Amino acid sequence: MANNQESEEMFQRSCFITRLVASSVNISETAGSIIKGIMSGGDLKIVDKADSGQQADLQTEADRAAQYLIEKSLQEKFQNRLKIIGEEEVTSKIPNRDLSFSTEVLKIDSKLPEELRNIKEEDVVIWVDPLDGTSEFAAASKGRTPNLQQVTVLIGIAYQGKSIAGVIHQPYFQGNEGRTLWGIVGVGAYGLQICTSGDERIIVTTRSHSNKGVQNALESLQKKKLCDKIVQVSGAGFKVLRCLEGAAAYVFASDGCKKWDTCAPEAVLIAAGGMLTDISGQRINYHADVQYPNSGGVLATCPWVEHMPYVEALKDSCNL
Ligand SMILES: Nc1ncnc2c1ncn2[C@@H]1O[C@H](COP(=O)(O)O)[C@@H](O)[C@H]1OP(=O)(O)O
Ligand SMILES: [Mg+2]
Ligand SMILES: [Mg+2]
Ligand SMILES: [Mg+2]
Repeated sequence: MANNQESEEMFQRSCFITRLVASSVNISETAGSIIKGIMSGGDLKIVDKADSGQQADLQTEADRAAQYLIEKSLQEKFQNRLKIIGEEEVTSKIPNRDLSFSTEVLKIDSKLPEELRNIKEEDVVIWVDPLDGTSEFAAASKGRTPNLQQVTVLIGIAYQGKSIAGVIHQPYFQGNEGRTLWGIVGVGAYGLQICTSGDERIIVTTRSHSNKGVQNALESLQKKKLCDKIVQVSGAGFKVLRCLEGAAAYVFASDGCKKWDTCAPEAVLIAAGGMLTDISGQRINYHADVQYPNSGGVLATCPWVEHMPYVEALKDSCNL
C-alpha cells in the first residue's frame, strides 16, 4: 500500500537504518503474501540444490519469487547502493516490487543510538533468507502434517561485521494471519510479547538436520541440568521465535546453517535481551567476504537465561 505525503516526509527525515528497517518490514510482508499465493496455486516447482549423494536441499518457486521481490525492492528504494547477499539467486521473472514502508518503525527513529545514526547505504551488508523452513513448506504442499508456522522470511542487517537489525515475518502465524517482528540492537524488539521468565528449560533444535554431534551436545546439556526437554522444530527464524516466547535456548552443534539464517534472528534476539553466537561463544561475523556456512554451529539463549553456562557446558562435548 502506498504511503501518504506526511509519512513520506517522515521517511525522508529518518536515519538510513530506520528507513531500511521500515522498508524491510513491508517488503517481508509482501514476500509473505507471494509465498502464500504460490502455496495456494499448488505448483511449487521444486528444485533440489544438493549435490548428488547429499541430503536434499530444496528450493521452491516461492523461495525464488520472494528473493526477487526483496532484492529488487530494496535496491530500487535505496538507489542500487546496497550490498545484499541472499540464499537464492535472483532468477524469478515475476516483476514484483514493494516500495512502501512501515510508519510504525519510523516512530522509533529518535531512539536510534548515536553509533547507528550516521550509517550509510555503503556501510551495511544485508543477509536475506527469502523463505526459511523450505523443507516444511515443501512437505505441507505434499499434504504431510503441516508445520507452516515454522516458515519465516528473514532480512538481517549487518554493520562492521555485526548483526545490528533484523526483520522476521511469519506468514502463517495463527493460520493465514501472519505477523512481523523486528528489532534494532540498542533500541528494542517489536511485534511480539517477549517472555522474560521461565522454570522449565526447553531447548529447541533441528528437526531435519540432526546428527551424532547435535545429539551429544544435547545430552551433555541434559546431564548438566541445563535442559529439561528437547523440542525439534524447523527453521532458524522459528527457533529464535521460540526463544523469545518461552524456550530457554536454541542449540545446533553442527554446520549446515548459513549467515542468512542467523543474521536477522540474531539482531531481534539481542535487541530483546538474549544472545546468539556459535557453539564456542564467538559472535558470528557478517562481513561481506565471510564464508556463508556457520561452521561453528549456533547457540542462542533467551532473555531470561545466561549464555555463558551453555558455552561452558558445550566445551567438552562438542568438537566443531
Ligand atoms: N544441511 C543443510 N543444508 C541446507 N540448509 C540447511 C541445512 N541445515 C540447515 N539449513 C538451513 O537452516 C535452517 C535451520 O535448520 P534446521 O531447520 O535444520 O534447524 C533450515 O531451515 C535451512 O534453511 P532454509 O529452509 O532457508 O534452506
Ligand atoms: Mg534453503
Ligand atoms: Mg534458512
Ligand atoms: Mg531459505
